[in-house]
Amino acid sequence: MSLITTQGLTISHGADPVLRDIDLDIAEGEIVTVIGPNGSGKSTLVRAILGILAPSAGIIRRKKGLRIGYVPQKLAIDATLPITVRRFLSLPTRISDDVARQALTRTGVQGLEDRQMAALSGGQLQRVLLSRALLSQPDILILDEPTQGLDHPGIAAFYTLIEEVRKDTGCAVLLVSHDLHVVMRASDRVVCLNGHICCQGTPGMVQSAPEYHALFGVSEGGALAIYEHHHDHTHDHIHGEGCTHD
Ligand SMILES: Nc1ncnc2c1ncn2[C@@H]1O[C@H](COP(=O)(O)OP(=O)(O)OP(=O)(O)O)[C@@H](O)[C@H]1O
Repeated sequence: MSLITTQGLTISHGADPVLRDIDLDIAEGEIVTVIGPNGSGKSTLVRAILGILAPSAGIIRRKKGLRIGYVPQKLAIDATLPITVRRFLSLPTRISDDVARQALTRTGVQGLEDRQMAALSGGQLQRVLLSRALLSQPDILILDEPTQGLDHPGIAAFYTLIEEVRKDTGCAVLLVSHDLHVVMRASDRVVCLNGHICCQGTPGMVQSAPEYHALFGVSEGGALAIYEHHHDHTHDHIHGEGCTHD
């Protein structure tokens, strides 16, 4: 069953569309990863799905009563305004100490209750944000570049955690990521965005397609290859619309 469907979704900031004609379907329990170069509209897509940005054309359908758990790209924490992890977890809905303890244990950061949010490491912060997102028992977790700033072991550990959470709770996951290698391992489906959907498919399909190699310049460059997104190609036979840009 579909949790979120977009059809012909177009989002504009001002006059120019940033995203064009996005047809996307996210099913229950699916891990979908959106990859694309800087400025390709990944965060814009997430914000549209969250309902923060209104479409200038097309539609977004959400399953009735859909619960979304959102893990933002970063958190603007004012270092001069102290807030502990425990208090942060109780915003906006107050939770018991037991629930807070369980939530932190679930994501492997037990015992951090009394720490200041501003004092957490990047990896700890991501896990605390994930703990909070899971409190509402979401049908879908949406994570915007959750592993930015983490080292390779940290990235791999975070993806393993996401897979465990999916297994335990059955929630779907929509991830925005630049970490191509781990993305390939952890995702059911990869969507390549560059203002429109260039291509999408299972990691196996995408990875074995010559178009994938052309798209991402896959080499030892690995995780950074996404920034070398090449546009002088077509790849219509992967499920997608083909890249019409140059
Ligand atoms: N509020 C806004 N007003 C005007 N333009 C915006 C706004 N937000 C985003 N944009 C523009 O929309 C385009 C897509 O931005 P978006 O943040 O969605 O890209 P992204 O793929 O998430 O990039 P990155 O990988 O750098 O985070 C960019 O050209 C950006 O400058």
